[in-house]
Amino acid sequence: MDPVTVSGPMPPGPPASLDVRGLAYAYPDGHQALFGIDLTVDRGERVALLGPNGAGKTTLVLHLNGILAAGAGTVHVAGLPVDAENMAEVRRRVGIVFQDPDDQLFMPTVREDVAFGPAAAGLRGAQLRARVDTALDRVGMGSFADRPPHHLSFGQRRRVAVATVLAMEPEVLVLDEPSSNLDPASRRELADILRSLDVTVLMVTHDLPYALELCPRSVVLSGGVIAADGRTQDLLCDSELMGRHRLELPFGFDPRSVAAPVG
Ligand SMILES: Nc1ncnc2c1ncn2[C@@H]1O[C@H](COP(=O)(O)OP(=O)(O)OP(=O)(O)O)[C@@H](O)[C@H]1O
Repeated sequence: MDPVTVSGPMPPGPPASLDVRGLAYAYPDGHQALFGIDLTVDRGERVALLGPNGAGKTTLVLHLNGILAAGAGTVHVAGLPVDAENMAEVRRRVGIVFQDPDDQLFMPTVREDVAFGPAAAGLRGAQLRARVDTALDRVGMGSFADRPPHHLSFGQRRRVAVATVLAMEPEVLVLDEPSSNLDPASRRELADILRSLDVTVLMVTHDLPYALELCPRSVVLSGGVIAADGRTQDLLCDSELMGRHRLELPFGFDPRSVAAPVG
């Protein structure tokens, strides 16, 4: 039999996890925080969002799940427009882990905190229990399920905060300063957890070695615009770029000495 020749255009791949086009935003007091941001993050990428204080990183992140509404431009999450009509699904697809885990933990037990989101989305019984157990196991906190969150260490509470978001089975995990206040072992353990997850990761951080360790790609936001977008190692080695945007490596840290992450 003759081989079949397939011709015509290739079918489109899956939509990008995040697609931000021409995003501009001014706060109600008139302060313009973002000026026309274009950013695409593909499925499964781990990207660090770097930049000095006041650059607009948090403002950008708050647009990704509709906490702030774009003044101009568009945001899509896995092809879905971030707008009032799609808000519930957008918030399921984009999970934000805030810097302070206590902003996300408010129930009497770890299990109840992790169950809160999926239960609110309608999950019940064995399905809900399985969802919670899976999320807690993924962050190595399965044995803490019945403990009160406020009796856990800061690092443990941060992991539970990650689990509360994973329990929603998000497409994108956004982390605000995930390494802050962690000791070196907890820092490494969280990095291992984040690397093991099958989600797109966008990590806001001032911890440049952590960005290098975890994220093959970084985006530098400065003054409300994207100043650079490329391989984390290349950006951190560009001392002129780093200096211009007030990004400082720890004393003696050589970004070339670290094996850059892949994938
Ligand atoms: N609620 C607000 N009203 C007015 N201006 C604001 C508000 N929140 C933030 N801004 C301003 O918008 C700009 C961007 O702030 P944003 O918090 O996004 O920066 P950031 O890059 O996250 O900074 P940091 O690294 O310090 O967390 C800053 O100039 C800030 O002062």
